[in-house]
Amino acid sequence: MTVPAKRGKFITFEGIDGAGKSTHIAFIVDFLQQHGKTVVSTREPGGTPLSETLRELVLHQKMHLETEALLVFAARREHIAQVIEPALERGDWIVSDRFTDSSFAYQGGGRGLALAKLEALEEWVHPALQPDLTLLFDVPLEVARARLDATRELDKFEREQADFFLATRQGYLARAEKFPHRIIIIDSTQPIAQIQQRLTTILGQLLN
Ligand SMILES: Nc1ncnc2c1ncn2[C@@H]1O[C@H](COP(=O)(O)OP(=O)(O)O)[C@@H](O)[C@H]1O
Ligand SMILES: Cc1cn([C@H]2C[C@H](O)[C@@H](COP(=O)(O)OP(=O)(O)O)O2)c(=O)[nH]c1=O
Repeated sequence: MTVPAKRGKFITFEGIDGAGKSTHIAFIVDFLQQHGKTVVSTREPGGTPLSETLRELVLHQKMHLETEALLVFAARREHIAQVIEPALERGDWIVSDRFTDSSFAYQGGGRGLALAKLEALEEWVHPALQPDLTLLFDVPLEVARARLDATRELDKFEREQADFFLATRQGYLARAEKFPHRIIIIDSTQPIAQIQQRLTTILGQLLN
């Protein structure tokens, strides 16, 4: 008889655009692999062919706010079924660049969609699944903007105005206040090396 694998852990990265989360993902994946974990690195919206197609629509087309919310959750439903749940059941660890906290921050905080609607979608799409750990990379808006302008071509969200991102950041901080047991706020104005040192301490605790 085969013994079922110990369920893997689910880690999510969050923050406003330009906060610095992508910078740390490869580092974390590498750290976990060095500690013997099989890691699946993925992202939202996206992570499956269908969800990546939905991502293209969400990031580049204008649409009604509720359509946007429904599409990110549709992409998520597919992602959970095809990638996240199977990996966790195999005992693999998932590192996801964004998850449902992004919907609360962007569609809820930034765009102003009623949180009750997002809660209903969350309850529908993943009633029993939450990340084991969420790293929220937090920076003042000006810092994020300066970092973004220095790097890349901007998508639909990244071209939003300051008040959108102020509300998005507030949306994240409200989520962190509500779920302090899983969301850790990382001060992303610190130097990268210092942040990585903190990340290894936090991840070390999850490994034990
Ligand atoms: N702690 C930091 N200090 C200085 N620059 C940073 C820091 N973190 C990230 N950056 C830089 O900011 C830019 C945006 O970072 P990125 O990780 O792509 O942000 P995000 O994925 O959150 O949008 C990159 O050029 C990156 O090198
Ligand atoms: C997962 C998710 C993302 N988003 C937005 C936030 C980001 O601006 C965008 C995804 O971009 P992002 O993950 O920041 O990718 P990149 O670093 O390549 O720009 O999608 C939502 O609005 N709602 C969601 O539920």
